[in-house]
Amino acid sequence: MILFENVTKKYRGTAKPALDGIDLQVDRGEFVFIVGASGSGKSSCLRLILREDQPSVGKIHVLGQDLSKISSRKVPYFRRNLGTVFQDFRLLTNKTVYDNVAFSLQVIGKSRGFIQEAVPDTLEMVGLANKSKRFPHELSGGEQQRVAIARAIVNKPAILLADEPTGNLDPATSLGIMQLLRSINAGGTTVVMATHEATFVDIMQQRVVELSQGVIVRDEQAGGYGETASIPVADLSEAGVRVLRTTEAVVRAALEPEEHARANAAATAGAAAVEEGAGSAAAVAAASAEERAVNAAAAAAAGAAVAAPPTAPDLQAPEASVYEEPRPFDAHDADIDGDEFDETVRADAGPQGKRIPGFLDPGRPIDPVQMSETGNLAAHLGLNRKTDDETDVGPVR
Ligand SMILES: Nc1ncnc2c1ncn2[C@@H]1O[C@H](COP(=O)(O)OP(=O)(O)OP(=O)(O)O)[C@@H](O)[C@H]1O
Repeated sequence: MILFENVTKKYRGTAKPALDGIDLQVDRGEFVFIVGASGSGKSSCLRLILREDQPSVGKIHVLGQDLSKISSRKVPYFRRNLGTVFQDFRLLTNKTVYDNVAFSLQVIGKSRGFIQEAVPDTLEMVGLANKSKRFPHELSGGEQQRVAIARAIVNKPAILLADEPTGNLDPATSLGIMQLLRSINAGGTTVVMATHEATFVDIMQQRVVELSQGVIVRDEQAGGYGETASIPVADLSEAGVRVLRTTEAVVRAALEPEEHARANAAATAGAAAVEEGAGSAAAVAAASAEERAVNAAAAAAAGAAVAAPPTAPDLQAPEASVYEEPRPFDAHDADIDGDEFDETVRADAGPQGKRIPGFLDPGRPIDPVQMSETGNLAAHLGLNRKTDDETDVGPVR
């Protein structure tokens, strides 16, 4: 689907190549993170795939086409197969949400009927159905990025290229965007994403391609963020880069909600049974708790409101963290001070960025794939909540 053969990219006036002898193959349906320190060549890589630039040496094939053979006139046609999302959203500021998404279909000559069907469907999927008449400056950063994602996927591209799509967003909002990208990938779109979001890369366990000074130093299936993540943040900020580490337990709970709910429910049942002191009752309770978790997941997928299963106050989040002890989720969490809970929240996210969003509630199982099929994804992710603006940061407020 994407093939780099011995690709070198040297920009005019520079001594060292930005990319140096890259061989890379990405297959259909993959989710690939491209990681690496600032200046390692991630964006250059994406620009070459998009045919915004040409390699100095080597060949690139995308969707079976040799990019060196595509004439400048044909490049826009080639790009119809690719969706792109950037850190700075790049929305048309004088157009509404609906028109931003519709515009990308109008310019490629889609019929009015097609547009009238595709745009609302896509806005529904990204959770912005109720904001279609807003202008970009009336949206939060996370909402603007979701418009950008809607615009990128409305024509059902084979490949979605994302260059630091969460770079301007606070951790809670980034999580919603990551879930959305994951569900898009689960729908069959190949996703290639350049990022510095260490926690998401570690937890999502997708393929990781690490660049260092223009060379691939690691290409790992189900990899983590790697050594780059351990560069001290002070050094990175000098280089204009931030490594982000949202608390792992929080991200895990959101990305693996069904397992989380299952473990939580089973533990709840176990605790209840112990209290009752009835051995055989424990098995029954565990079974019914299991059922409850499964039913809750099914109800969530069907778009129904799900009541949180009761949780014992001293239950632990099920995943052990390699970075820090996972701490319990309970009713107290809704009001917990972010200082206690998520010490790695980005410093410039402000106090609101430290609040735990409702969609991380472990009692609300999330299956983004099923939800994207049944609609109402945003409601489940808590992304269309009224207070969404409060948790987002972005260049346009
Ligand atoms: N248009 C350009 N002209 C000259 N040099 C460039 C150009 N674009 C990128 N470079 C250089 O190429 C190298 C790779 O840059 P690139 O933007 O691909 O890195 P990156 O890994 O995406 O960095 P970041 O994480 O900071 O976005 C850097 O040394 C950069 O200065």
